[in-house]
Amino acid sequence: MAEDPEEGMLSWDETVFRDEHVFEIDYVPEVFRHRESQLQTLQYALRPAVRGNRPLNAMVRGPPGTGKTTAVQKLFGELGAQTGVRTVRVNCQHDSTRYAVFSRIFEAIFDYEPPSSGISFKKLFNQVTDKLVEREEVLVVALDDVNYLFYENEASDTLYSLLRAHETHAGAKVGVILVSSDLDLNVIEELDGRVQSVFRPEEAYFPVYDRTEIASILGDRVKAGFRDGAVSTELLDRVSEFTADAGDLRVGIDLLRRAGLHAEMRASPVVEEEDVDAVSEEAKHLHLARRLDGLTENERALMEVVADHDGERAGDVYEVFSERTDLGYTRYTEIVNKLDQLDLIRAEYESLEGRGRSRVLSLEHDPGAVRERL
Ligand SMILES: Nc1ncnc2c1ncn2[C@@H]1O[C@H](COP(=O)(O)OP(=O)(O)OP(=O)(O)O)[C@@H](O)[C@H]1O
Repeated sequence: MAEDPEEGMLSWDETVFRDEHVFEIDYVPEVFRHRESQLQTLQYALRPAVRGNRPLNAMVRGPPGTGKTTAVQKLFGELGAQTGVRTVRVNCQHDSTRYAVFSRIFEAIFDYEPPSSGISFKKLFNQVTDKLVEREEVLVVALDDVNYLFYENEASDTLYSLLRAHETHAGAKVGVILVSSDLDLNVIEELDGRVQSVFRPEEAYFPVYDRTEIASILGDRVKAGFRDGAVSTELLDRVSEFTADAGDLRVGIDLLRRAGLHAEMRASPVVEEEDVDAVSEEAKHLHLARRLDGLTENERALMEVVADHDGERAGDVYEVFSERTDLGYTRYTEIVNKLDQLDLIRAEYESLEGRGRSRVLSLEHDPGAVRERL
């Protein structure tokens, strides 16, 4: 008897997923394992807010994909349910100036954006703080990816305004949680003395998950996201190993989703090793893609120029860059430093024959992989 070629295949409305949303970036997992001590530290810092007092400030550090944002989202979810506490999480990769941070806070408090005609920072600040005092609300602000405020030289001013709000507005109660994934950045040391003197945070460190922890977390995700039997234990082990090598849980979650989509494309009701292999290259470059995504037009332009002039002197690269953007050398150097801090490029002094010492710019990633994602 001839085999039915369609047997075991998926029709259009069939899927390997039970709930694909489980693999999206904005999904907050129901079960949040292996972070008990970190959550405790943060709860301790925030507890005074529930009683209507100013909370302690906190500092959350750890490599990418270790659950820092999720911890804040979980706690804010609980705190936000309490009357009298206003929580705001600002993604500093997108809002990387003091003005932008306060615009987000304004929006959270008033439920609409500040006037687009633009008002002065002072007005914005006064409206926010007046409202807090009037409503007797405690404000807790999480500056997520705060490293971006440092790259833009905005960190000290932003923190100064937040931490000293009560000096200009008696009764204002503001607490701050800083979240940084740049372990090379010494946050406290980089702040101005005037901010350091008022910023003594509780610290919570988020280390990378080991392989067993990764397997248990991804196991939860598979259960919630895939249909029964679509992902075998062996396949999950393989994905966990790959994720542990990358050190970032996000890579594993992304890999599961892509592999699921790939299985569907083959019309297979089961995700197989070949699906994982086919998509692992893309998942590996997840970090790179995320970092490139957050760059401004000029920063992208410089990435393109460095990709074309990999390993050349900073002065020579500037010649090409300035033709494309009209930016001056000072701004150029600032962008070079930011891309260097983001580990997108390396800017190192080298002795060049007959030319003394000079900075040389090279890409941290494969130029082809960079160009594809710009
Ligand atoms: N313990 C955990 N249990 C379940 N899911 C987790 C856990 N930790 C992290 N995740 C998931 O891993 C992904 C990355 O987590 P998260 O965004 O919280 O990391 P992060 O440390 O803030 O990363 P980054 O520094 O890059 O912003 C998210 O999809 C999150 O849901």
